[in-house]
Amino acid sequence: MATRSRRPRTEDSPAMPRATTVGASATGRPSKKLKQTPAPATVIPVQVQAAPQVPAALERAESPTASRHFSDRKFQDANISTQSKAGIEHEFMSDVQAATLDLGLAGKDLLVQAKTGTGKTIAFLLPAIERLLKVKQRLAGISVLVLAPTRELALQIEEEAQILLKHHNGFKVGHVIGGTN
Ligand SMILES: Nc1ncnc2c1ncn2[C@@H]1O[C@H](COP(=O)(O)OP(=O)(O)OP(=O)(O)O)[C@@H](O)[C@H]1O
Repeated sequence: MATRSRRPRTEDSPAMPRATTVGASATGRPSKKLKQTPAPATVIPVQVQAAPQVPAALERAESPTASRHFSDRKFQDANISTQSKAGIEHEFMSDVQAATLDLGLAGKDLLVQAKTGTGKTIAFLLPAIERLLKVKQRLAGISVLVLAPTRELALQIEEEAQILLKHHNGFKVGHVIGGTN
């Protein structure tokens, strides 16, 4: 599915979302205009945009005076497992994490775009892990597949997943990359 950006592309705002992209919901409903949520003056620009068919869409408005990545939401207060909380090495969620966590935990399909280094990896890994915990009869094999456009990014995501899963039992993380011996 094609993605459309509502903002002009900048150097650190690539045209295509990277490993954060998850497919669109097949609700069949017509697209809705994104809601504008006023952003505090202290956040950096973060754009969270739902795919056209996803009814629950959310966008953080761009703030020209923005300088921080962090929200005032703490991971410890989030509705996530104690094992995940124990693995997370950060106190406050970044803006993109705070904006997407509840939607991800609710099982919404999200198409998210945010600047590099804003914490998108945890934003998509954490809800995936939490949802896996709710599966009663887990099948053998791959439960979550993350596609990344570069080897480096794939390895970084693997590392982040291992940290998040440090206190969980029964999960293994691995990577598959091409072009190496
Ligand atoms: N809530 C947080 N508080 C502090 N640091 C964080 C938080 N979330 C992630 N980080 C750290 O910020 C760095 C960048 O995070 P991450 O790689 O997830 O960004 P990204 O948006 O996925 O970047 P890219 O677009 O380059 O993949 C990592 O070192 C990560 O551990």
